[in-house]
Parts: sequence; structure tokens; C-alpha cells
Amino acid sequence: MRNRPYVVASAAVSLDGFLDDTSPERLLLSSPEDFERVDQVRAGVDAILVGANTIRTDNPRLLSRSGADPIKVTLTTSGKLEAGAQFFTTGEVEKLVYAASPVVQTLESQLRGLATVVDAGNPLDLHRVLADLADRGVGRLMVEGGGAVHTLFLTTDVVDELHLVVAPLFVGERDAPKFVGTGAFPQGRLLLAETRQLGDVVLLRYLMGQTAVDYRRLREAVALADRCPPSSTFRVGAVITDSDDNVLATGYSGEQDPHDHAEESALRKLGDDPRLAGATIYSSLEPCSARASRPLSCTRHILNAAIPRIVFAWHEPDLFVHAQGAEQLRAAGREVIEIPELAPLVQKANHHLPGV
Ligand SMILES: NC(=O)C1=CN([C@@H]2O[C@H](COP(=O)(O)OP(=O)(O)OC[C@H]3O[C@@H](n4cnc5c(N)ncnc54)[C@H](OP(=O)(O)O)[C@@H]3O)[C@@H](O)[C@H]2O)C=CC1
Ligand SMILES: Nc1c(N[C@@H]2O[C@H](COP(=O)(O)O)[C@@H](O)[C@H]2O)[nH]c(=O)[nH]c1=O
Repeated sequence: MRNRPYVVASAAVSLDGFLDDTSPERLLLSSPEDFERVDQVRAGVDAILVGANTIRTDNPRLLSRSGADPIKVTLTTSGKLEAGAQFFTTGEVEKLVYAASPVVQTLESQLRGLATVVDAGNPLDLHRVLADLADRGVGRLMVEGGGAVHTLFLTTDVVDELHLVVAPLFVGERDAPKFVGTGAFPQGRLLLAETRQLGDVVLLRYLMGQTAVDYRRLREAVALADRCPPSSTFRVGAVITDSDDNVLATGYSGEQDPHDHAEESALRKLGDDPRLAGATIYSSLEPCSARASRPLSCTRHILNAAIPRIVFAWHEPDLFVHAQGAEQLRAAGREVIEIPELAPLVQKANHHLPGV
């Protein structure tokens, strides 16, 4: 199980790929509608991170009007941070400064009462920073830049979602900060999950790494539910993959018998295959935790099969029983990932159920 937050990297860029111009004022690339969206994303995360240079150049507040303010986080190697910066002086939230070891002591005395300074190693180790944030309870982290920090996160391959907003203007200055510099970025094409026009800018929302793999496979599981024979219960699809994302088995509700659940059907095809020890099961619906027609729930089947990862889209609503599948799997130490943005598709496949 990974010991880091879910990372959303967010940036607004000009048509020629710049984050700002060289003038002292911050360049507003987002439209008012997009600033509103950014504010909502901020409200939905536990912490927001910018590089120390963004604090020095923009003096941002990093608060949210839409909800609770996230914890503020920054990274510094030089230790050049002013105690008077709005990063420290605004908002009642915790402020965390991850600093390279040599500057920790000095920063601690400069920022006493304003921020917690954390030793991030020498050189600063991003994995250490992310593990520490996870230990502090940060489940979702928004990274708002600037370019050096985006380059660091992307080349360390720790970004789950990239929100890139393209503004309809050119900057054209050689010394202006670019979205990213050079480096060993993750290879291959990202998964384009959404495009949205917001006033005169366009949001491109990409998924990356394991998050993209999970989204793709879960979409396949959701589509498998179309094969279910007509029924008065849930129509569900499931896909099981090995640790290299090869499909081991698929299943859907009612596949061989009207009482078959999707996960049960897929698992039956594998017996006690040793590859299950590194497998992921994708199910359009949360695995069931209680059954009337069979002795074992799908949660129990998954626990018995020792599958370590479970990814699903829609929490089972309390139509038939009080569902506790995700809870039980987590309590047993399994990694359970929910991708609720695919839930509407699952609900559509289950319109025949009362109240759905
Ligand atoms: N359009 C947009 O969406 C946004 C635009 N911006 C713009 O970006 C510009 C700032 O970007 P940029 O100059 O790239 O700076 P960053 O904000 O990315 O900060 C970089 C700083 O982070 C610290 N750091 C510590 N460790 C590392 C590491 N391993 N790799 C990289 N950085 C590390 C260093 O601080 P130190 O120097 O203290 O050691 C470094 O100078 C500003 O002009 C701002 O307006 C910023 C955010 C969003
Ligand atoms: N210019 C720019 C962004 N800049 C980001 O917003 C920060 C300012 O935050 P605050 O002071 O809280 O409003 C700034 O430091 C930088 O991280 N963001 C965007 O989505 N679009 C934009 O066009």
C-alpha cells in the first residue's frame, strides 16, 4: 500500500507554456470561472503545496472561499522565507515547511509560532515529504506549482491527476517561468479524463500512473455490466488483473447462474491461482458484505482469495442490506480505492432498481 497522499497537480499556462510573465505582478491566466473551480478544488483537498519561489514572487494566501482551508505546505532548500509572507500570516490552518536539513534550525527560530518546520533530508527528499504528509493525515494534496515544483513532482512520478488550464494568450519572454523544465518525465500518453471550457480557458484533466490504470480497468468493469441478464437486483461488472495489469478473469452479475455476483463469478474462474496474491479486483459496485441467496459475500470471497487491492465506483446504497464491504476490506488491511466519478455510469446501469 502506498504511503503518500493522492496528488493533484494544478497549473494555468499560456499558449506558449508559461506560468507567468517577468513583470512583478502575478499574471492572471485563469478566467473568473476557472478561479472559482480552483477554489473548489482547494476546498476538496487536505493540503495545498507551492514552492518557496512562488511564495517569494506571488505572496499567495492559498485559502479557500468554498470550504475549509487546506493545510499550507511549502518546500525550501535555501531557507529564504519571510515570516511576514501571507502564506504564514493568513488563515487559521497549520503551515508546514519542508526544509533541507542545513536550514532547519535557522528556519525554526525564524518561523516559531507561525509554522512547523520539518527536516526533509539533504538533499530534500520528496518521498520523505509525502510520507510525512500521509502520516499527518493528508489524504489529498493539491500542488499548485510553480514550475520547479511541478517538474519535481512529475519527474518523481508521484502525480495522480494533472489539471492543466490553457489560457488564450502568449507570454513570449525567454526568462518567464515555464510550466515544467527538462527531466525524466513519466513515459507514454496520459489518460485524458475530462475537458471543460470555463469562460475563455480550457481545463484538461489528465490521470497518470496507477490512477490512470485503475480508471481504465474500472471503466471496463462498469461496461461489463451491460452483459448482465435482466434482473431485479444489481447489475455489476468485475475485472481481476495481476500485478502487471494483465487481465486474469472477468465476471458480471448472473453470468452462469441468476444468483451469481460479478466478483464471485470472476473469482470462480481462477480457483486458488497464486497470482491473486498480487492482484487487483475492479468492481463497478462496492463488494457486497451480506447475502441472502449464498453463504459467502463477495467481500468474504475477496478476503479468502487474499487479493490485496480492491477498486470500485459506487458505494452500495442501503436498498437490500446495510453495505459494509469497503469497511470490512479496509479493516482487514486491504487497499480499497473508490473512484466515485464513475458511479453515475453504474447508477445508469441500475435504473431498474427502486430509488436509483
Ligand atoms: N500559473 C500558475 O498556475 C502558477 C504560476 N506560478 C508561477 O510560478 C513562478 C514560480 O515558479 P518557480 O520559480 O519554478 O518556483 P517554485 O514555486 O516551483 O519553487 C521552487 C523552489 O522550491 C524549493 N525546492 C526545494 N527542493 C526542491 C526541488 N528538489 N526541486 C525544485 N524545487 C525545490 C526551492 O526553494 P528555495 O529556492 O527556497 O531553495 C526552489 O527554488 C512564479 O512566477 C509564479 O507566479 C506558480 C504557481 C502556479
Ligand atoms: N496565476 C494563476 C495561478 N497562480 C497560483 O495561485 C496562487 C495565488 O493564490 P491566492 O493568493 O490564494 O489567490 C499563486 O501563488 C499560484 O500558486 N493559479 C491559477 O489557477 N491560475 C492562474 O492564472
